[in-house]
Amino acid sequence: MAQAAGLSQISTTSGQPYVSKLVLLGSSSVGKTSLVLRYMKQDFSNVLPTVGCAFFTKVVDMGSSSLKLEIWDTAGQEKYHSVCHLYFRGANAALLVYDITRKDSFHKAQQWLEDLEKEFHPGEVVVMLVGNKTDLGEEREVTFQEGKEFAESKNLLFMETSAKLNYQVSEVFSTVAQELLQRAGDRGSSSQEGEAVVLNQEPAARHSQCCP
Ligand SMILES: Nc1nc2c(ncn2[C@@H]2O[C@H](COP(=O)(O)OP(=O)(O)OP(=O)(O)O)[C@@H](O)[C@H]2O)c(=O)[nH]1
Repeated sequence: MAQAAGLSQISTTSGQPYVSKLVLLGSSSVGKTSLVLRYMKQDFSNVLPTVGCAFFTKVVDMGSSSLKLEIWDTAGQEKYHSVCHLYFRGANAALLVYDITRKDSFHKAQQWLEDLEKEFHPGEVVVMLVGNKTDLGEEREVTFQEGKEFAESKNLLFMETSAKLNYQVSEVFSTVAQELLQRAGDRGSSSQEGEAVVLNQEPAARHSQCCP
């Protein structure tokens, strides 16, 4: 099913950064919040389970252009599953996060992909599969190869990370930002000359918690 027109458009006005919505999805405790906090604040500490959804914004400088990411960190607990659907509407990108030491979380990430496939047209959203907690390699239940092969079979980006060790965390976000800008550029060059690209204006409050 397609979402409402315009909501998933990468957007800009002249001189303004592109604005894109990125949503993190995945089982509880896979490290979604930790990845966001590592990226936003260079911090890693024990965090409480997310309630509903937490919202952050960050401008990613990509040299000649920049991208404003609206980052929606959803709650992984099952009781919030249905409400998470509300949060991924209008997304331009999604991180499907699993914990490499928990096979069940890998399966859950695959279920999230099925949910995204129902909501969006193929290629409409940049999706990256993220295997977190590589520092716990001795407890690994999902091999790098398994993650990579699944991602390739579904045409997803793929990376493994450790929020704890700050391994490939910023790379996840910059790779997604790069892909979003690339697609925005492709879309811009295929749109008619002089055609305005509509802006997803003002996000909600910065760093706010939003609950069901
Ligand atoms: N060893 C290790 N622990 C991690 C890593 N990332 C997160 N954790 C820990 O895993 C636990 C869960 O992390 P969260 O970031 O709260 O996980 P979440 O996916 O946001 O969980 P929900 O809010 O319930 O959806 C915390 O104790 C974190 O400290 C990592 O890369 N390595």
